[in-house]
Amino acid sequence: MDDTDEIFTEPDEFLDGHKPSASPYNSPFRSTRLPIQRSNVCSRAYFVVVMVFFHVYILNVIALLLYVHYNNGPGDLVSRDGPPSVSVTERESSLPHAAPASRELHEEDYVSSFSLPRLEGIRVGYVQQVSLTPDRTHEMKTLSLKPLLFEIPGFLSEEECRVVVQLAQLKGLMDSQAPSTSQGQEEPNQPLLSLSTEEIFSLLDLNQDGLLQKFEIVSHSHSRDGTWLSPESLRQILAGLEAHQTGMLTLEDFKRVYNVSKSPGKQRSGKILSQFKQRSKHAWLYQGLGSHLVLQTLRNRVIGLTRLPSSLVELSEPLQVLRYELGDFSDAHHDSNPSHSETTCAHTRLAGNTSALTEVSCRYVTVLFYLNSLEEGGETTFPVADNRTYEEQALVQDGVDLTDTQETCGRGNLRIKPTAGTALLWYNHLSDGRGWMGELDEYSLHGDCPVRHGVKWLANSWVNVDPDHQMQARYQRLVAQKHQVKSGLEEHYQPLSHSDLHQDL
Ligand SMILES: O=C(O)CCC(=O)C(=O)O
Ligand SMILES: [Fe+2]
Repeated sequence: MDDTDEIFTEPDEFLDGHKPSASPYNSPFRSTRLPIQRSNVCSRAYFVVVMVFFHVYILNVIALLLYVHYNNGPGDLVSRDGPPSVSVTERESSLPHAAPASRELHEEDYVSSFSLPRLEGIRVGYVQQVSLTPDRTHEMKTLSLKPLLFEIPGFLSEEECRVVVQLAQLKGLMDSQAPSTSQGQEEPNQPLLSLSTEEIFSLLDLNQDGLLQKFEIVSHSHSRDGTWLSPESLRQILAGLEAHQTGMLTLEDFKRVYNVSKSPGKQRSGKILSQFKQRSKHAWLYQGLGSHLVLQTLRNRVIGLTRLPSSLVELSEPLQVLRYELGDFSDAHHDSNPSHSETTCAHTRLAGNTSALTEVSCRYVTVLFYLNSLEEGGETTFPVADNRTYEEQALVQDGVDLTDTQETCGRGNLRIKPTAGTALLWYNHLSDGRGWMGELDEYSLHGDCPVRHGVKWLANSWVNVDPDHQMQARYQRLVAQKHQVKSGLEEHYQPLSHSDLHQDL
């Protein structure tokens, strides 16, 4: 008797109580097969269970590896939701040996499925720890939820502040808006613009069809460069437009609705003055490869802070450094614009056939750095932060215009005193609910109170995003192709000049 017999005949005998007969249905082999089948079922089930566990385990390991890769890899466009405890230690230490930008502009960077992670404010006053530099962690405090606004003290060291100011001085600062007088002095309240009614009509008529539609007026009311109409004037025009059956105004209608000679900005000449005022000087500092290490470091720190894909931040506007002298200020404005069918983002214009469209700034996030501290004045004001509601018309009430920071800075909901090295981060747009940039957040209205003592230095780092997700992808693909062509032709890597990518700012 072999081992098999020994094992399988005995239970059979035990079950049946007799030796098996030789019938074909009860063959000598039957009694030995049945236990074999039972044993097979058990071992197969066991095998299946083990295999299932094994596969689940392998899948978990793969998922974990992918998660780690996409959370730490540079330039990824995968959502990175969660607490912003991103360490940029590696990025900072590897900067001197940074690979060409084309490395970061690889295929993954323009896959169609990007999404934009958004920091969480939790509640006003909430403080979260963020790891941005190798030597310390930073505290990020929520200042408001509408707009979503954070303050990060010590974002820049004193030395970094000094370097940025000096680089701007070296580059040379330009007047931001107001022209200088012949003595090189800017006159307070100097008109920035003087326009006739016909000129205003034509400027408002974005698509130049000889008719004014609501979207055209609303778009002008938001544009920083176009806020030469006071909220009062806008209300007047909108009311006239809404009263019109067609919902549109011809020039003749417009003249009846909007009378320049009675407008608040009227001059003796009967022409309107610019309502938007800003007095400051600025310089643009390129932050890409070949730029000062401090500038590259700051850009990487912005990537770490915002948790946005590095490719987006790298293809955004350069750093804008601003200098406000005694009495200088900036009226309340939005840094970005609402988008509609007639607008196109300035930063992606290369990617589309958009000659007929109006170019606007599309700035998803503003990261503002204070480069010095101020004793008095120069606060950044968010006049309607965390208001229960927002209405453009409510900004001007009882003779108080909340956008006029020269007059009403003290009345705003939130004012932030400039402290050297502190950064502010806020979202100019809401989320579209699908992980991309949505509508302009009206509550992001902000301005600068007049400087009362000394000089104020600050820098703006804007992250440009096109609300048209496909357009952003096309733009990034185009830039990546340009890089490839360049690196193929040239022996040594040459950074793509900023003017190739952005409008002349
Ligand atoms: O000066 C400030 O505090 C704000 C500046 C600002 O809003 C801007 O430059 O866009
Ligand atoms: Fe601004």
